[in-house]
Amino acid sequence: MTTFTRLAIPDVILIQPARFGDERGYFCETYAKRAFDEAGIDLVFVQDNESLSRQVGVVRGLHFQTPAFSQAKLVRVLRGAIFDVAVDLRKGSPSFGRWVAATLTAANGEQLLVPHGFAHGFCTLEAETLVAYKVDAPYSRPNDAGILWSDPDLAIDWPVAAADVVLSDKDRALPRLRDFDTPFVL
Ligand SMILES: Cc1cn([C@H]2C[C@H](O)[C@@H](COP(=O)(O)OP(=O)(O)O[C@H]3O[C@@H](C)C(=O)[C@@H](O)[C@H]3O)O2)c(=O)[nH]c1=O
Repeated sequence: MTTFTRLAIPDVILIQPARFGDERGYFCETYAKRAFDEAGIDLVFVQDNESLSRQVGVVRGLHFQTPAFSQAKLVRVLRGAIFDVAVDLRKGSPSFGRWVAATLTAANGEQLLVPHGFAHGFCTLEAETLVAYKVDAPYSRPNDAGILWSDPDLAIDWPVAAADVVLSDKDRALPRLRDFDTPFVL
């Protein structure tokens, strides 16, 4: 039995698939369309992604693709742990500019569903962290966009000191939300 828990921004859902443990280890359906259908989540995933982050404090984000290649993402951790964040970018949303987060670990097996209209990012809490996620639209380089991870207007409570964060050059140069005309509308 998979449990679906809505977070403080209710379109963001924390998902806990059942693990069937025995002396060998465990078995888990990490994604089952039937469970999503029963939960009323109508998404068709078309691409699986994986990223390895070598150090603690690697921040990737805050990323999204603009329409018509907007993506919902189903995120989980295969090894290590992350602080996983979703930021509401939908104009007209009561939670516009607000964020929610979950700590996803290989041990807890929890997953975060980041819906359309949200930016996504994470910070690694362990070295050699392996993250996997499904997306419901293909990668489109021209639609690749992002907001600065440390935007003070977002005030994300990252669990790592800014001085210790490891970022890509691309992510370091991302704009703040107030300087970005978000294409998403609720
Ligand atoms: C995301 C992506 C990247 N790439 C390429 C582009 C680039 O050369 C290389 C690395 O891309 P990035 O630096 O954007 O990778 P990364 O910073 O890991 O980007 C990812 O961050 C997390 C937080 C997300 O939510 C993802 O959707 C994605 O944006 O991989 C693909 O070929 N397909 C893809 O779907």
